[in-house]
Amino acid sequence: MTNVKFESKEYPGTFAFDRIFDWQTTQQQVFDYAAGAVIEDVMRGYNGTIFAYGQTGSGKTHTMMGDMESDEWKGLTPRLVETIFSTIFNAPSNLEFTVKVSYMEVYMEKIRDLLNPVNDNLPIHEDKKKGVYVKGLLEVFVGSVEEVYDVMRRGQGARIVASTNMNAESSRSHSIFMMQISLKNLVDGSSRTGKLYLVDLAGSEKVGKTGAAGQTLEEAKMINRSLSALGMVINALTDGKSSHVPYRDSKLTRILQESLGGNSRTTLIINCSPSSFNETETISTLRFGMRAKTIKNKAKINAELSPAELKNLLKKAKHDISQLQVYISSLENEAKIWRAGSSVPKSDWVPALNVSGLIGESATASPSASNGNLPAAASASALPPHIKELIDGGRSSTPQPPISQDERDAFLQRENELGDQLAEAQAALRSVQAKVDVLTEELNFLKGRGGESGEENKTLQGTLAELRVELEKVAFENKESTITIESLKDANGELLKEVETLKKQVVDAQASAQAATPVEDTAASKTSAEEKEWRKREKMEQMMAEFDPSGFMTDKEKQIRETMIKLAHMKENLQPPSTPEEIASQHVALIEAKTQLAQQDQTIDELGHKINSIQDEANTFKKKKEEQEKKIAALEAEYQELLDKTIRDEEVQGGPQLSKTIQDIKSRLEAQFNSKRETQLKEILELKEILAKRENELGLLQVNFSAAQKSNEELKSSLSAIKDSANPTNEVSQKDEELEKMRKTMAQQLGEFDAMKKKLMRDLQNRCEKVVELEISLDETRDQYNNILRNSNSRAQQQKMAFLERNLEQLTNVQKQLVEQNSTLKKEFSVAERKMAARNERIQNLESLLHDTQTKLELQNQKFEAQLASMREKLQEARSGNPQASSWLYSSRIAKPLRGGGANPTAGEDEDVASEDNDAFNKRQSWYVSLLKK
Ligand SMILES: Nc1ncnc2c1ncn2[C@@H]1O[C@H](COP(=O)(O)OP(=O)(O)OP(=O)(O)O)[C@@H](O)[C@H]1O
Repeated sequence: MTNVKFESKEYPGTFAFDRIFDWQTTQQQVFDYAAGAVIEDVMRGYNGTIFAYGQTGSGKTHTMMGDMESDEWKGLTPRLVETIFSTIFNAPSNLEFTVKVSYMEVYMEKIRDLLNPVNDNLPIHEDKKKGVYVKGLLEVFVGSVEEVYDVMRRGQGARIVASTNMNAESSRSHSIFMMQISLKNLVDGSSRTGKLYLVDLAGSEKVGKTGAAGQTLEEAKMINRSLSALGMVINALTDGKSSHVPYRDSKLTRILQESLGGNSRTTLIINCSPSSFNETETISTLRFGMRAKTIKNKAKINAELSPAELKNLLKKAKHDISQLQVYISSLENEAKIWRAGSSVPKSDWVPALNVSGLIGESATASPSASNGNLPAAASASALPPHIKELIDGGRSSTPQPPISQDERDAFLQRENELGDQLAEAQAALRSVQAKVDVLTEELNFLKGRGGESGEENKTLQGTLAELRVELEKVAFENKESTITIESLKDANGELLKEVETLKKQVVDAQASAQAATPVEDTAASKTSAEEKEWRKREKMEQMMAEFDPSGFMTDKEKQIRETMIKLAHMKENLQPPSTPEEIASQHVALIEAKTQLAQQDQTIDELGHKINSIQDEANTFKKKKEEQEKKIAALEAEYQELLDKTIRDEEVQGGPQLSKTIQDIKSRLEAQFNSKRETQLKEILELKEILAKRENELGLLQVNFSAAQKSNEELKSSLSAIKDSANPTNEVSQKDEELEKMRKTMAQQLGEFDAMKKKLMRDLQNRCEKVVELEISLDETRDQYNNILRNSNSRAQQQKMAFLERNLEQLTNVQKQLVEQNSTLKKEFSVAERKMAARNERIQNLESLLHDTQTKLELQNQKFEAQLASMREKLQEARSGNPQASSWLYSSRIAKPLRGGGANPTAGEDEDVASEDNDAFNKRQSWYVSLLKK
């Protein structure tokens, strides 16, 4: 099957290839078709390439490498290795082989040696002898399939793979496994070298499908970029127009330069996904394959001529030269004739030399070579460049600029040098970058720590500054307070002195006053309030004793009540006297009633007197009150006058501040005085009202009294009437009625009188109280007045003293306040000091902690530096190929020549390498070891 039909809307067409493998194809079948011819070519000295191209996850690695451990699933590379070795072992015994392998990957546009991954940025060189090659790539000599497998395993272990949505183990790089098979004909000394490149390209991928992100996304971008560079190279090689092929656009195309349109037999395997999901990618892959298929390579055998061949070539060249010399001399002769102005007939002209035939004969090198027979190849330096090129293997893959060969060589050399420098610079850059990374990390860590400690430090500094300010403030305030206290102490001292003086004066004045007025009574020792209370109580008792209702008032009442009862009895017993005894008893009762009436009259008279006396008393009180009011007014005027005078004096003496204080005091005194005055006026008004009320009541009482007198008169007249008509029986009922009437009137009057009496008693008590209070206040005022009169001589002095005392009191208060403030400040200061001490301690602790941390960090840093240095040393050792460090790398560089004929490798086997002849038993004799033996 060579065609694949594509039934899609996008590309409903057919793609034709050399061979199409369906999904059922085995690894062996692929190998049989794709690798058989390649092995043959490589063994004959051609360069061969097999590379797999396709979408990610389409099976490139499966095809190229497969499962090495499984006979069924192992891919092309293991099968190729096995076949190459079996070919070697089956080759004629006169052929000696050496096999070198190298394994590299192009990752992120850097060539990484998979067998020595330390070398991860190797430069690409090109020279006329070796062609394009990777400089510094480790080439391992191998002598068996197993050794190659070991190498492959080692390389695969170092490959960079990652998991994507499309492939669990997606190759993130292009891997190139290279086998160089050199064979030497031990008979004629000729040799050939075939290079086999097995390339597993990284998969082209759509980022959206693979879900690549971060590093994988960067890798994907690089992979796609190098694959598009590959596409560009293939386009340039196949469009027939491009004069320039952009091999240098990517590392991949540069490495595969020989394989793409150069000296290589190349097989391209296109891997496609069978899923319609990947239709677009499959079409693009197939198109790539179609284009690549049209590339025409110019494969040449990489051969070195044997001495015999060289001898023949020399002989031939000499012959050619002599022919040419003859030809030249005949041309010179003809030219001489022409120069002399003569002419040479056309028939005598020197015939044209068949140069191409001459050269073609000497330079043709047949690419078809059978086993053991190397083709002849021209290699004389005298030959034209294109012949030399053919002999060298023809680097046709490198674009040939219109420059001379020397210039080209110089250019390549320069390019190589620059490539080396670039690689070195990149390596240096990377090491610097790594260092920078480490240092950045360290810096970040330190910055973090620094930031933290900086923050802490800032906070501490802030606190410290605050505390300093606080301390300064406290110290300042304390200083200020001390100063104020000192000044106050001074002022206080002065005031105390003044007070002392004044006290003395007061004592003197009091002594003189006491001498003038003796002590009035024992109550003087009591406080004024107590004394006042006591006096009030005493006066009240005295006054109320006169109006005690438990006295005669009760007796009179009793009498009235008894009369009432008797009257009631009289009513009951008011029967017309039937016997002379009854008439006599009625007469007695009438006499008694008469007596009682007389007594009642007396009582009423007494009450009238009492009322009069109360009225008189009230009048007296009224008068007294008026007098008192007058006195108070006079005292007020006098007091005002005195006060004004004193204030004026003080103002003159004390200045504005004093006048202010005096004004204050004055206003306060005025306020006090006004309020007192108002209260007194109120009281007076109240008293007036009460008095008016009492007068009204008294009027009423007098009306009632007169009514009572009138009824008494009536009672008397009715009594006399009763006396006059004591005998007639028919008048009993009339008398009875009159008696009843009288009794009712009396009871009513008695009730009224009772209520009035109670009311009067209450009023009397209130009035007494008021009177007592007024008396007391009058006494006090009198005392004050007397005092004022007594002390009128030293009033100004007293006023001043009082003023000074007040001032002193105020100053004492201020001093007290200041002392309190001072003590508070002292307390605050001591607290602040304690706080400061505590904070200082904390700062010291933190500083020491910081110091410790810094020391620790320095130690850690030193430790880290030492570790880094030792690691660098180790790395340097590994790079410089320290045999102890990399024994495998060292041993792998020893050539392991193989000889055809099925024998084992002979490296290091002294007894086997002794003989130089072509003995059949010594087919594996190493020419290298033989040379050493010589
Ligand atoms: N023909 C096949 N038969 C069986 N398994 C296969 C076949 N082709 C691919 N696979 C399996 O598919 C998976 C992906 O294949 P593989 O890794 O070879 O893809 P790839 O093209 O190399 O991908 P990438 O470009 O991402 O590296 C692997 O597990 C592989 O074994």
